[in-house]
Amino acid sequence: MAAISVEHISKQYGETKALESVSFEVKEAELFGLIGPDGAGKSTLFRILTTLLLADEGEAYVAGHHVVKDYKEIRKKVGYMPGKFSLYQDLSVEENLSFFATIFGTTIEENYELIKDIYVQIEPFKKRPAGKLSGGMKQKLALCCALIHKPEVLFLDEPTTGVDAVSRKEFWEMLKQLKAKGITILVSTPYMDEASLCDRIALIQSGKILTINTPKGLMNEFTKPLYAVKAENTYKLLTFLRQQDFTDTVLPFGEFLHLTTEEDMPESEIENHLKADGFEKAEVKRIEPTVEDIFLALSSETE
Ligand SMILES: Nc1ncnc2c1ncn2[C@@H]1O[C@H](COP(=O)(O)OP(=O)(O)OP(=O)(O)O)[C@@H](O)[C@H]1O
Repeated sequence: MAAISVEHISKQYGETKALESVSFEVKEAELFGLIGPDGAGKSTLFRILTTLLLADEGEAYVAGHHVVKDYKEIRKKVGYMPGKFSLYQDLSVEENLSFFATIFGTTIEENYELIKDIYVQIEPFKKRPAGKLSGGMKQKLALCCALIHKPEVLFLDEPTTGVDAVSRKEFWEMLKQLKAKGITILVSTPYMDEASLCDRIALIQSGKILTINTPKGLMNEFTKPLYAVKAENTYKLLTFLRQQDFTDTVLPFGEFLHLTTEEDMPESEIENHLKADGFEKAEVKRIEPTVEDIFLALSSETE
């Protein structure tokens, strides 16, 4: 049995189609990532799966229960860490945790084993109000609160947004350990680099799933030769490359342009071509695609 099953879920707010016939399954103890930019529909999907919002169309099941008919069962079995507002800012670390334990009819002691590794990191600050914690510590406390009733399925909506790089890395380590304890995790993120840390991922944009794959499988979806190109004037280079017959796509990536070509070409051939056209300092390097390259390629295909 799948731990989460989503079947053609659609949701519209006025004219905005937040989700359009979204379907996927998450296996038991799988770490499944939902990756997409702001406004892609991730939070809407989380609210539907945690029984806080009704879909317009489609069915969904969590831990074997229907999200509408069996919503009470689901609420006992899931942990939810929403993107914002999951902690009481004026309550201390300890009080927040006791509060969440109490509303689920349990105690911190009863399930301490599950949160221990995470809680010891914030325990020195247990008397501090949650509002006065750093981003990374707030995130750890919110995770402890979402875990305190020993959920079967954990929903984490953008848990690493606005958190420093070290805390982000630690957070993913914690998720790996929770998965090893048999907890199914659906996690959303706008950070493409976090895709490689999941067992499988769904790329989502404008309410539609672009693809579902393992991180490795996703890389194999990108078959065109890809190059990072740099020259003195990036804008001029972009305009120039867009006009060339060998160009398939060209997109800005920081200080580089990412170029895909129809045919495999040696780096030197492209470089010489650019130099002959006045880009004296042109540099061309064949590169492996990132998740962002795949995302952009897939989203331009569906536009
Ligand atoms: N209550 C609402 N009323 C109207 N429109 C909404 C509402 N909630 C979300 N939307 C719109 O639905 C779309 C999907 O929003 P959603 O919050 O699910 O996306 P998201 O991927 O979680 O992005 P974000 O990180 O910005 O929350 C967006 O265009 C958003 O503006």
